[in-house]
Amino acid sequence: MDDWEEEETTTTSAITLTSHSFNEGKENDFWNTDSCEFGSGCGGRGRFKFSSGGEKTRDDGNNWNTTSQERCGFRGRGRGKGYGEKGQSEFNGNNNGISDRGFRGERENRRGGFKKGGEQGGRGGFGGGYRGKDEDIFTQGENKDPEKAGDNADKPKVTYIPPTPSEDEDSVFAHYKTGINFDKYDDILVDVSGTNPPQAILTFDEAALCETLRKNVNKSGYVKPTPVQKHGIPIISAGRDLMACAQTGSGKTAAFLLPILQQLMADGVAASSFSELQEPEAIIVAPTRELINQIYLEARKFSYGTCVRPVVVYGGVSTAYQMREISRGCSVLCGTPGRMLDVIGRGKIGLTKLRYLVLDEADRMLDMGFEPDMRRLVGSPGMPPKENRHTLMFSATFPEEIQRLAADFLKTDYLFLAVGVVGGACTDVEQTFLSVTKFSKRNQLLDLLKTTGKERTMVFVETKRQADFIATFLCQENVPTTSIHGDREQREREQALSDFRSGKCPVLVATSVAARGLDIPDVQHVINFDLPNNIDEYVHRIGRTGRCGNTGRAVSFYEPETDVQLARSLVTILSKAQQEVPSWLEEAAFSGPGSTGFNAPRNFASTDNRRGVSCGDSGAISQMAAQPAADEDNWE
Ligand SMILES: Nc1ncnc2c1ncn2[C@@H]1O[C@H](COP(=O)(O)OP(=O)(O)OP(=O)(O)O)[C@@H](O)[C@H]1O
Repeated sequence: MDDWEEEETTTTSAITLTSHSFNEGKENDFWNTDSCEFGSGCGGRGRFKFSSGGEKTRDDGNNWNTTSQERCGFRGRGRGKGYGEKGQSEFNGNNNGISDRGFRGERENRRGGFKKGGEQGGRGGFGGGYRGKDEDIFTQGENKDPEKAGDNADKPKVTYIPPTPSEDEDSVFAHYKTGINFDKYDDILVDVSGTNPPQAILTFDEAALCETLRKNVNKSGYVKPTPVQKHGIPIISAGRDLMACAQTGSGKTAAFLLPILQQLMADGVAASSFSELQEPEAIIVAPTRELINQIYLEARKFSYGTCVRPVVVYGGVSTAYQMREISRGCSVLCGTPGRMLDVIGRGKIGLTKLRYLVLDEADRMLDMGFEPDMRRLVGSPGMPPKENRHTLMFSATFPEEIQRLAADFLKTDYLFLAVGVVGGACTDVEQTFLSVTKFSKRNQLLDLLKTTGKERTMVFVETKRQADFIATFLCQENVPTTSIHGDREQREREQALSDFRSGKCPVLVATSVAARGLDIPDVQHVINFDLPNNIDEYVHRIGRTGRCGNTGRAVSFYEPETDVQLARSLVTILSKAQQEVPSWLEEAAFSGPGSTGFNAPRNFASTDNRRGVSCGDSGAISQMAAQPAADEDNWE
């Protein structure tokens, strides 16, 4: 048995290093290397917290004074090896220490798809190893007070209340600039299939938005609609169900928000804060906390100054607080699936007035991890049947088998909108691959980050543990880094994103939890330290850069032994995005085990699956089967 796994079975939970942000810095400090020690005692028995740590001080010479506990305010869990000086030497050692065991374990877990019992011995459970659920999801509303009782009694009470977003107009409408390739969106081929699609609009004026909404669109810096908006807005306004696929960063959020808000405003919908029962007219679900919060902020921005009141609910935050927010009035309810089901199950939300149900990242919402929740949601008491509601689905990727499944939730005459290649990568991202060995990756990462300087970079890794290792390693090397993954508390996750957004920590190490939907200004680089195990995940990850017509770069470490199964799909993705394909990758794709049978790349649906076989590249595989391995993290 692998050392790492052995350790897992003999300890109650994994060691988790959860804080590795630098708190401030100057440019000339950036690459100073000094020794990094971690507090002896990190990784001790039981729960522990070094809450006073994390602050760095500096001497007059602008060097970071770093002492063990000042440097990293780690919060750890469980029993396990320490990250004291010994831990550090193991971490940096020649593959014999903890990090080595971690790497091996992660790899095996990652390729294995379904690891029995989950990463940490039995949490989660779809297919034996699915862990797409958060520790504080309370499904089916069974626990009336889940923060206290029932199955969650052994879990700490969730009391976190996120900071109230600023009401200041400048901050509500803060946005980044569209890039030089924004106008090139107009050249992308668009395909609308289904009966009687309405005419596309060419301008926001043609959308006939009401005055306040139009002003809010202007204040958001939107001058002309993107293709998914040009087609999506009139389709939704015409009352049609929609499955829409358009590349990452091309404005799908506004494509569904604007017509919905327009309709609510036109109908004079006003959320009543006096009603015990709140009856939202629109529900929006998305797979991660940070993404749904972002969608909520967009909804809040577009409905600024109107009577429409969006509310957001997601895990990791006090449910009591969220219930209070709902009771203050809720016309648009945004949520992650588990928390959404929980709040609906509490009987304070009526669904009979619901008109719009939106699944953002719909392929993720309907894959094996979330499909049961989605079925529960549409089966909730009072939920109008699909014939009586508008169901809208959006994503940059839409495998054919998910399209088939999605049809269950949609009216039969739904329209399918494809902007460009369904499942294709954003063409504004320059994609590079480096063939690496497992043990050279950390140093290669460091070399790469030295070339990117203070430019914002997201580094994707496969597991939460790996995220901690890499973030810690980069902190040791004086790269201001923070991390986001499902083992971090929500407060820490939000702080990490905020530090990354503000540039305080220009490097964010992330698991797949940050792969989809996040729209962070000025992310110039994405590095796949570990490649994901399915191609759609790759497309979403690299789509964190090159957004809204801006250009970006993605560099991926390719390990020949473990990544060969992805080789053909990568070649296809690269060619379809008009990127150079390295000859070694092509060779691997067509000579390795990934070149035949089950491992062949999936069919890139170029259009609606109702048309029958789409013009793919070779035989299709089930991406659904590949999906759960991406869920080693807690998504919501
Ligand atoms: N018409 C527009 N004009 C200017 N900016 C826009 C327009 N539409 C959207 N944007 C901006 O483009 C950025 C990307 O939009 P959005 O997040 O909706 O992309 P997306 O297609 O949902 O991406 P992903 O697939 O990654 O979820 C956002 O900052 C958004 O405000």
